Amino acid sequence: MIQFDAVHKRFPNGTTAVHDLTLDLPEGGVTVLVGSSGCGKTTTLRMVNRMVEPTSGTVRVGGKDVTEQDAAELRRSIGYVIQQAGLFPHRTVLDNIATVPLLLGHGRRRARSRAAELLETVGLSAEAGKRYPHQLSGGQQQRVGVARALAADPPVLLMDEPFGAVDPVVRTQLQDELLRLQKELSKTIVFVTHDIDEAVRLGDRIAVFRAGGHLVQCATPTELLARPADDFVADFLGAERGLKLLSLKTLAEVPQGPAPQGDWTLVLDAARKPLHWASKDAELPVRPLKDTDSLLSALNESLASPAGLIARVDADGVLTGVSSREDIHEHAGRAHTEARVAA
Ligand SMILES: Nc1ncnc2c1ncn2[C@@H]1O[C@H](COP(=O)(O)OP(=O)(O)OP(=O)(O)O)[C@@H](O)[C@H]1O
Repeated sequence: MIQFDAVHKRFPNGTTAVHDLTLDLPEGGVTVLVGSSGCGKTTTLRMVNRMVEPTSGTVRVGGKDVTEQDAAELRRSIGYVIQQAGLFPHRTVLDNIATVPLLLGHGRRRARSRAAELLETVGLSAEAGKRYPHQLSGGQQQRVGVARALAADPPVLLMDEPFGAVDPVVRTQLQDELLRLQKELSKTIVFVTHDIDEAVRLGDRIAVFRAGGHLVQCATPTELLARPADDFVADFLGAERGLKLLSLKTLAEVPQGPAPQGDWTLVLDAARKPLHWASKDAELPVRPLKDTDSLLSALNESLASPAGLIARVDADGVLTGVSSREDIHEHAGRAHTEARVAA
């Protein structure tokens, strides 16, 4: 869908921002560009919508060389979300979102009704649409930024550190929203971030850059974590790369059975939902897990659990069985080996 073919970008001051980049971004996937500050992520992104022109090489969107298309038209067909949302301060939220449909020649009524729909899509109330950007929180402004980028229903979405300026809790919410939206919309998304955890969470593929605009590795999150191409990538992924890999695997295949007799008993309510762990003289909280929870959560919970057991529940929160710390460990080890030897 988006192809970089031997793309080089050197700015007039002599800085090489992107060095001989050849990269193919598949349709309908999220590709995350990561790397330390100044390694050329934003420049790469901006060459897609011609905010920056390559010095040499070709960037194609949908098979067409972007330099052969009218820049303004191209930009209207590519959603763009930036860190500070980039909203127009003197227009209401609804009018901000309606901007692109209006530019595309949709009538005012249609543009505003589309904007109202999108407001709901990104989880904001109709009331928020009447406010001005400064009357919203940072997280809400980012949602508006996403809604505005989606307004023309572009097949491609460029997102440059869109959630960089919000606190970790809101950031996680916004990431969840994006994953939910992406399930419905299947856009081709290029997402820039500094944050490797965000990359692992959101990316179908992750492209790691190093200083001087060199692409070092582009792979699925599992491949990257299990088989980093070199020490630079391994260092970038951090010492906890093994645990991060477990965040991508689910608990589903870990065996479960009835709780064994021991010093600690799992206490259930009348509907067989876990309440807490109890021993002769103490009570400790339980955090039940579903099949869709990650092996990392399971490992965490098994360490916190007094009996070394995790409580497994179905979608309604009803107990289905327990799993032991040993079984979770074994599966975690196996997940690692499989990911590392996979072709
Ligand atoms: N207009 C410009 N003129 C000259 N140099 C530039 C220009 N824009 C970017 N650069 C330089 O090009 C290099 C790559 O910049 P870019 O913004 O693409 O990096 P980045 O990886 O997105 O960084 P960050 O994570 O800090 O946003 C940097 O050294 C930067 O200083």
